[in-house]
Amino acid sequence: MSSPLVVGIAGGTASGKTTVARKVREALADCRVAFIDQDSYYRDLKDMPLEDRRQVNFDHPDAFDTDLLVHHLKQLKSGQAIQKPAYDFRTSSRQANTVLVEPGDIILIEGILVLHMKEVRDQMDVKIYVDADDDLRILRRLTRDIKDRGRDFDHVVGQYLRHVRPMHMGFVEPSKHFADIIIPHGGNNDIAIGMLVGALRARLAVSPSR
Ligand SMILES: Nc1ncnc2c1ncn2[C@@H]1O[C@H](COP(=O)(O)OP(=O)(O)O)[C@@H](O)[C@H]1O
Ligand SMILES: Nc1ccn([C@@H]2O[C@H](COP(=O)(O)O)[C@@H](O)[C@H]2O)c(=O)n1
Repeated sequence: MSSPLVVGIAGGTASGKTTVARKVREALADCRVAFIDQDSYYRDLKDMPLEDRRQVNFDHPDAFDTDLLVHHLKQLKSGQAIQKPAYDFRTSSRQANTVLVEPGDIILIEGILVLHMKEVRDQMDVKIYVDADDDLRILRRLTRDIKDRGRDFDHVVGQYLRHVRPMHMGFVEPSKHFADIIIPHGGNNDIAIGMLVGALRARLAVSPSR
């Protein structure tokens, strides 16, 4: 039996990675797709005072528990289910519950730094980078973080200038060079997403035992 096809989806914050991953999953509803998001593997900061958590650089590779992420990826590749951590952006800590992820014929892994991290990248068969203009990304992030992640305007702007933008330029954007496919216009690009889905189906068809 051949191992699952691992598809990495990277890109800047609010570029549309989650949207692309969701559309790929929907288009492959007849296949077994396992999905993991790098955001779920942020380190648990529950022992740090809440005010200090707000100052952490969440865009640096060290913010993630990458050992656990790679361990889970390898478990899924070997056909074992995992219990994925659940992350709470409002408190920057892990929730008490975990989420069962069953193994699949395709493993989708999505996150800002999944192409930057060699140990994660080396597990991938197909590498995608989702691109979107910076002005659109910051506007979407501002809206999302205030609406869904419990932040206020000043915090989003301060964090963006202090951490998000420099780490994007230092780690995320350069990781585009590892991509096999760059999807412009983020999650809106149904033509590119359709082509990706077609290519994944073709890869599965040549290995029917997946
Ligand atoms: N094409 C789009 N137009 C408007 N809003 C969008 C678009 N794509 C994504 N969004 C919104 O932007 C935010 C980030 O999108 P998401 O797909 O979660 O990006 P990422 O996973 O890269 O952070 C979400 O709130 C989403 O609803
Ligand atoms: N406690 C946290 C953890 C992460 N972030 C930000 O999330 C961004 C990555 O998630 P996307 O869905 O936007 O890809 C990243 O840029 C971190 O700054 C946070 O604000 N708080």
